[in-house]
Amino acid sequence: MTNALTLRSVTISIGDRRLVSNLDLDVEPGAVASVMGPSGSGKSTLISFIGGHLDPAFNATGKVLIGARDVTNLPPERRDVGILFQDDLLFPHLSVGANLAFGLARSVMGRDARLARVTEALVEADLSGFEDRDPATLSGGQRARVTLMRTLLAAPKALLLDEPFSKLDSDLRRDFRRFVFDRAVAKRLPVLLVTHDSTDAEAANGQILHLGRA
Ligand SMILES: Nc1ncnc2c1ncn2[C@@H]1O[C@H](COP(=O)(O)OP(=O)(O)OP(=O)(O)O)[C@@H](O)[C@H]1O
Repeated sequence: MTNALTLRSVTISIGDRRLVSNLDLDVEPGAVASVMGPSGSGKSTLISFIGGHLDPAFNATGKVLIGARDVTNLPPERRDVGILFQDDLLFPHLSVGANLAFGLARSVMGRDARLARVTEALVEADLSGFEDRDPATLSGGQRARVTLMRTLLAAPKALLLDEPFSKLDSDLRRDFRRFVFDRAVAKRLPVLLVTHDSTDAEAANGQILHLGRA
């Protein structure tokens, strides 16, 4: 079953500074909404709020729903939200396959089932046969695809992207962005992308929100 990601009346403040003001948002399955704004405007803070990781220094009100399920008061691990960050690194001491297995949902039981899911993920990432590779031997693009697949193996119901393209140079950035959006469409995931870059937001081809100046 696929679900929309919905925000209702979300307001987030730090001290007397309001970062997000009464935000309503509906992101349909397979759609990518973008959040833009200058450094310090609250983009990562909004992602933390949705994921359930908001620092208690912030004051937040409003609701986060995935489908009809209100996850606002659930701990992060029960929200079924996947987050990809700018600096998402693979564990250097684990093989590519072990890195992927690390992401697997706890519900996937048994060695054979787990291996099968890892193999499928590698096929999806056009990396068949890479199970035993050391992550250090992968190209930047290959590593980026493995980090996304690791996040998706946890079977999230919504995907949050916190500037995951910003450290990649232009060709790689375009290819990885396409790969992420294609996977989200294929899995019917609602996606919220935080970015400084209007090219990323335009490529997402969805609604674009602007947070205010810091
Ligand atoms: N724990 C904290 N305590 C106090 N202020 C904080 C804390 N964390 C972040 N801030 C402030 O909250 C504001 C929003 O930060 P946030 O990281 O969400 O911005 P951002 O838009 O993601 O910026 P960037 O594009 O640089 O990543 C900033 O002004 C930041 O300094």
